[in-house]
Amino acid sequence: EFYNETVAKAFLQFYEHTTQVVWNEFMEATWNYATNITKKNREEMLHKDSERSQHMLYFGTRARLFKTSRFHDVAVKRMLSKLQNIGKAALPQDELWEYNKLLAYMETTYSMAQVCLSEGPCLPLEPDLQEVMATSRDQKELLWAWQGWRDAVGRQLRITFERYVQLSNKAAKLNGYKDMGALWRSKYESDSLEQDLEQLYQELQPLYLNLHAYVRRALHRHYGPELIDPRGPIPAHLLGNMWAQSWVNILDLVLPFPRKPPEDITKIMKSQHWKPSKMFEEADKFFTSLGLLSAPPDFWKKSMMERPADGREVECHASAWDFYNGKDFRIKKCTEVTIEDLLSIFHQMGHIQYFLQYKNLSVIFRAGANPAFEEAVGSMITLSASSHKHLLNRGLLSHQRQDSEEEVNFLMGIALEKIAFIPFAYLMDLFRWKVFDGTIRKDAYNQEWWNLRLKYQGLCPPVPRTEDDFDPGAKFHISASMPYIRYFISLVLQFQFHEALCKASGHVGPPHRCDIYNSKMAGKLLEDILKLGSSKPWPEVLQKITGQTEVSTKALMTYFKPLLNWLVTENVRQGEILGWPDFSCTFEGKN
Ligand SMILES: CC(=O)N[C@@H](CC(=O)O)C(=O)NC[C@H](CC1(C(=O)N[C@@H](Cc2ccc(O)cc2)C(=O)O)CCCC1)C(=O)O
Ligand SMILES: [Zn+2]
Repeated sequence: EFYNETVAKAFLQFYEHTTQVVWNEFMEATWNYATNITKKNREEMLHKDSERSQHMLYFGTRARLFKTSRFHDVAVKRMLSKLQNIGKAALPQDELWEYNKLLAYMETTYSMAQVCLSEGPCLPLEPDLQEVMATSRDQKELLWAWQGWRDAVGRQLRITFERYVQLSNKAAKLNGYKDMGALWRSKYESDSLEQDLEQLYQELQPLYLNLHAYVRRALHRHYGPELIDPRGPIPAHLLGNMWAQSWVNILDLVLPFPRKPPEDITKIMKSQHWKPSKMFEEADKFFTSLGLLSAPPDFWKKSMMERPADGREVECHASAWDFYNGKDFRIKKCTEVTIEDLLSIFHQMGHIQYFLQYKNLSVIFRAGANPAFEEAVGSMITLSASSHKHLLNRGLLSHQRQDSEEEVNFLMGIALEKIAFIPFAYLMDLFRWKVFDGTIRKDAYNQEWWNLRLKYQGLCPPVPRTEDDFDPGAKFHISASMPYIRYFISLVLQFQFHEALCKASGHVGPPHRCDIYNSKMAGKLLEDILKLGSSKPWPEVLQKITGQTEVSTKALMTYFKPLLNWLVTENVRQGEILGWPDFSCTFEGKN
């Protein structure tokens, strides 16, 4: 009866029924652990995970038995093929148990790590160490936080990570993939993914090289020639962020027109007594202004919007959760009242909106058209939310007009978030794909990591690194085994979406002045694709929203054109060298 489509449909119905309960209990147990890290909650989570895995194994192996080539219903064929991908559930019981324990160990080590001052308190990453990296202009203090974090996290994970790689690859092979990198890439349903990504990266290189050269000059002015070589890589602890993935916190050092500094929105939020709950309401209002759905009662009742004051150990890295019962959706975030956190809440609420829009689909289709779509929705809304027009309209800015110099300052702020991020978002999985496929051997993890950081980001470690270090592990997504290429693709996609929705909203003029707030037309366009979840191949979904079937950097380049013009002129005027021909990382005179 494995040729019989009716039997297949009954099989899928049975799957649908049993899955919601199993997945809901699994999410509940994982949430309980992430918001209250105790041994008991860890055991409960591991138990629920193995139940979920058994369920996936049962249905995944049976889904393989159906001969779908002659089936008529495309959705049935798509569901059966997705069901066959069971990831780590393919591992033998004992190895799955080991794998889940090491995943929990890596993520918990990251979440609980602190860096202790010689006398007195120990500082966690959020908000304390992030605060130091964002605000300190003393390179010794920056080095203390940068090195301390890597000693506290990366070094602890090195051995575990090696075993994680082995078991990940074994699981991937049991799913029919050559390694875990191949399994991760399969989510994009493309046999030219790596070439396409390299092409996107090449197109964006000129933007990054001009920004890098300009920022290097500004840091050279501030920190002096003994720290900054104007023809060399930039030391990684000076960019305002623990991983140098976003440079927005050093805007004050690099402002093109320093006599026209932007208003301090964080200060304005604090003076207006913003609270975390108000920040979530503000983001929710944006979505309802588009005619989209508001977060349901469970969201407001069950989310964790602040670090708990009762001393509980929690995982502070922000995340959005679907509890697969059509009514329970939450965000976990240790929110601080800052503009950076407000914008990241817009991003998170983008995930919630996707969950809400596809909640009536089969549970197999409750995901983004591809993982980059999930990331691009919230980031696209953030482009409108961070526009001068929107912030002025919401009372977070008071200067009515923005002259052309202030506009360049504004675009620099957005570029320090988005353009600086390009090479980091690209190399994160270039590294892991090479680790999974064996190109990067375990006795060279750290050296190879820094080779990529130099090649793509033009960064150097501020102090010498050895193979006792494991610097990639100091980044959440690597300790949490969360793929990252989705963010690189989302960087390009979010500008394509922004352009399409701005057009639908009737916006005329430069894209950086567009704010789709209140546009029901833009909302309708967005709703129609969110509702599809992962039920259709993503090029079809992309075409529905933008009219194109290809990811294209055109919209991003158009958005930053005024800034690129200014940067090129400025770099030529300064006689800047693009890139880092002096590629060696020097360390003398640092300590
Ligand atoms: C249950 C679960 O895991 N759910 C998933 C969502 C899902 O899969 O449904 C989820 O919530 N993932 C967490 C992650 C959180 C953040 C993040 O990690 N961002 C990246 C990259 C980046 C950088 C700049 C930027 O502007 C936007 C993104 C980083 O900070 O490096 C931190 C705040 C922002 C987004 C996220 O929301 O993507
Ligand atoms: Zn996200």
